[in-house]
Amino acid sequence: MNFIEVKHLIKEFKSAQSSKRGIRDKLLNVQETKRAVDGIDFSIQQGEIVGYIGPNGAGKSTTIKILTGILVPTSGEVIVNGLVPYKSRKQHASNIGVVFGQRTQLWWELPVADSLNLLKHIYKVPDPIFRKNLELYHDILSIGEFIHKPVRQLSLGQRMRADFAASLLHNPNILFLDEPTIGLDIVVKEKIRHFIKTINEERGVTVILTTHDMGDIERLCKRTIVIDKGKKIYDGNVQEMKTHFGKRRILVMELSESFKGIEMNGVTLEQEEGLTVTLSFDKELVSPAQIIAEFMKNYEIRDLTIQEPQIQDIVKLIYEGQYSESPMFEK
Ligand SMILES: Nc1ncnc2c1ncn2[C@@H]1O[C@H](COP(=O)(O)OP(=O)(O)OP(=O)(O)O)[C@@H](O)[C@H]1O
Repeated sequence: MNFIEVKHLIKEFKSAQSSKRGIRDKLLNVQETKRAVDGIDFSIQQGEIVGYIGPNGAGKSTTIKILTGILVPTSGEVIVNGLVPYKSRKQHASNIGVVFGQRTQLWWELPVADSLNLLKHIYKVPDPIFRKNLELYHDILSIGEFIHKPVRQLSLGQRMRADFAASLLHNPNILFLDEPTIGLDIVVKEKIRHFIKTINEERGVTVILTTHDMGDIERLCKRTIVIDKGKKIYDGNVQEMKTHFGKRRILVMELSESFKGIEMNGVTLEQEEGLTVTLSFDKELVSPAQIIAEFMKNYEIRDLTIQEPQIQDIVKLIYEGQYSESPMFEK
């Protein structure tokens, strides 16, 4: 049996508040239905780290809320570690840890140490496990630097580190992360990524991560599930995703005069900034030499570089709908 199993998951929200509703609808109390998750299927094995990504409003947080038991699905099946999350909330809560980048689960007025002690009692964490975990948090998250400060006085980076410590205090075997590195500087981001990797490798914790930061995906995930408008559009290996789109290359040229446009098969203008032009091209259709030769008919080229696409460029292509030509992608 799969550790996490999601089958034809649907979540609809009914909203009475809509500026588009006319007087008739308001009088008859007609509600608008928004389908946030639209028939998603996936399964996840124990010990995986899966990136769950998609553009704004795609349905990521809604899925995570269903998996954690906060929301009840409209229809479909969800089983996490043998439990239906919304039916066995209490038992499920002892198996999972949750970190929402935008919210804290700590007590605002209390020092971090007191919050951790309270959680120890709530989750009935035995003393030796509590002490062992605090040591790990000292080592990797450096929580000792601020453990006696009230949560309201912490910087965002310190608060996030405290939230990670709190969410893992009871040794859950699944960790749900919703934008865990949002707004953090690169040093704290790296600390947190290192921590996620450590608890996955050393304790076998399964991690499901939503993020807009492709650095998180590259650093942590072998697999990503991409969703858009409530539907799954890609599920697979991050490396394969790169290879598939690897046939596209980026050509950046600095010209001696302003760019007047170019029409070439397989070539797309991505950006124009002053005299610098960024193009993407399909290397199976056109070679860089052909593009450069075409440009040299009209311009003097002062500088040029050819780049492999970065993962954020690939994800942008997927979000823009340029995924459909491959069988790897679901329509
Ligand atoms: N409680 C709610 N009531 C009504 N509509 C909702 C509710 N929660 C989410 N939605 C709608 O469902 C859709 C999916 O929202 P969701 O928060 O799951 O997206 P997301 O992929 O997490 O987006 P983001 O990256 O912006 O956080 C959006 O159109 C959102 O407005």
